[in-house]
Amino acid sequence: MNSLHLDYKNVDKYINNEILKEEVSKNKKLIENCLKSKASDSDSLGWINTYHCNDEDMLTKMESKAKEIRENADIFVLIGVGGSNQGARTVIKSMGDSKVEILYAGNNLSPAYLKNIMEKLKGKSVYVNVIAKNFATLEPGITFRVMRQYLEETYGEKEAANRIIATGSLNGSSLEKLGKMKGYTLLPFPLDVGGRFSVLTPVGLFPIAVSGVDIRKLLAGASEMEKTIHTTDIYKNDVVNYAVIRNLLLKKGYNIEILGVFEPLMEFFNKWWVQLFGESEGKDGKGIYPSSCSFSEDLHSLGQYIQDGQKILFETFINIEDMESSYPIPLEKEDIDEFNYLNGKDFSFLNRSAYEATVKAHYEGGIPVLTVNVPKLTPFYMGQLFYFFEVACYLSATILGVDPFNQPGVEAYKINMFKTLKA
Ligand SMILES: O=P(O)(O)OC[C@H]1O[C@H](O)[C@H](O)[C@@H](O)[C@@H]1O
Repeated sequence: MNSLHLDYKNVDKYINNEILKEEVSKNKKLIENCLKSKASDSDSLGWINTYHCNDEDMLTKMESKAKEIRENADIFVLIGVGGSNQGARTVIKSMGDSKVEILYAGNNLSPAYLKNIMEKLKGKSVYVNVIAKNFATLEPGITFRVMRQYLEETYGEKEAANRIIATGSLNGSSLEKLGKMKGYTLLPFPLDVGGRFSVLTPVGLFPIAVSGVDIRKLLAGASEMEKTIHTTDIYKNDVVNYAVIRNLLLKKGYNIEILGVFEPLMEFFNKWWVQLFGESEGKDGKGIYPSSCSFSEDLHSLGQYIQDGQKILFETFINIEDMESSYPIPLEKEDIDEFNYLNGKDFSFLNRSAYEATVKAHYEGGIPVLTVNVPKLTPFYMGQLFYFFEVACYLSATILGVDPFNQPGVEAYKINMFKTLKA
């Protein structure tokens, strides 16, 4: 099949087609309302119509600045945390090497980490993209202070301003004020899009463009997924079935979902997905705990628990059907290492065998297993994946009965921390 698709045959021990259909019927109105929603329906749905992201002037502006950076920079520093860096980092890390070295800053408060980054900048041509919806977030805010002082000292105020791109809320935020005062390139962080839903807006698109990935292909994939979701019968709709199945599993006591990948290039996708579902659903004492594994490595650690521990978790695998990469196993005449049974085979075959063996073992061991099949690891299919999970999350949280778009829980530690910091 030439599109992302869900396989749920391995939940049949727990949820059969009848139960699934019944549950979709029960939530039909709710689901239809969600699927019908438009960006203008709320101040958090700006991401739902992909044509919003396809603004030609904005795309051209971003592509041209990104080209300048690719031509002039040795290092591009992306300052941001949570929804402000996860989407871009996912695509950049999964699509292979960028010509410009990309460093991630402002996503922690470690002095050792920052020192290491600052050391790397010495003698290099540096550009910085600071991204913050709410410029009050401590990690990116204070890291940007360090970084802009460094750029101003190194290049002088005017050239530093040319090397700084600020992506923020253009509603009088302090980042916007700073940008206007200093003359930075300003990109909008759409007011009606929360960080974890922002990858297909300038928040994610600009740094992705800097890495050389074609952002138009990413958007084309998302638009295609949007079309598919809107033209598929509700009972045969993968995004609906995924959202409904995970809520049914939760009711049956499967409180944890593990997103499993068999491709290390996708490890940052896991992180993006964890934030999306964690902040959207984990509230009011409800929600599936989203976790993730990178296999085959984690088969040698968490694999034990998944197979044999408490039956409280289910898995969703991202299966890249054709990784378009291979590495043949070298032949050896003498079988001293005792691996000659693999002579003539390829690493892609090993990885696939490990994946299939894992799905079988976990399924037979009592773990409900879902699979999202993705034809290839390309920008187009990444766009499909992002949009699929964003809509799935919106639907799933709505069925669960929580507000997908707030995150009141993250404030508690901040209150304590600011008490200490401001004392
Ligand atoms: O873009 P910012 O306003 O800096 O927010 C960055 C992140 O920090 C917050 O604490 C929220 O929990 C996240 O949802 C958000 O993505």
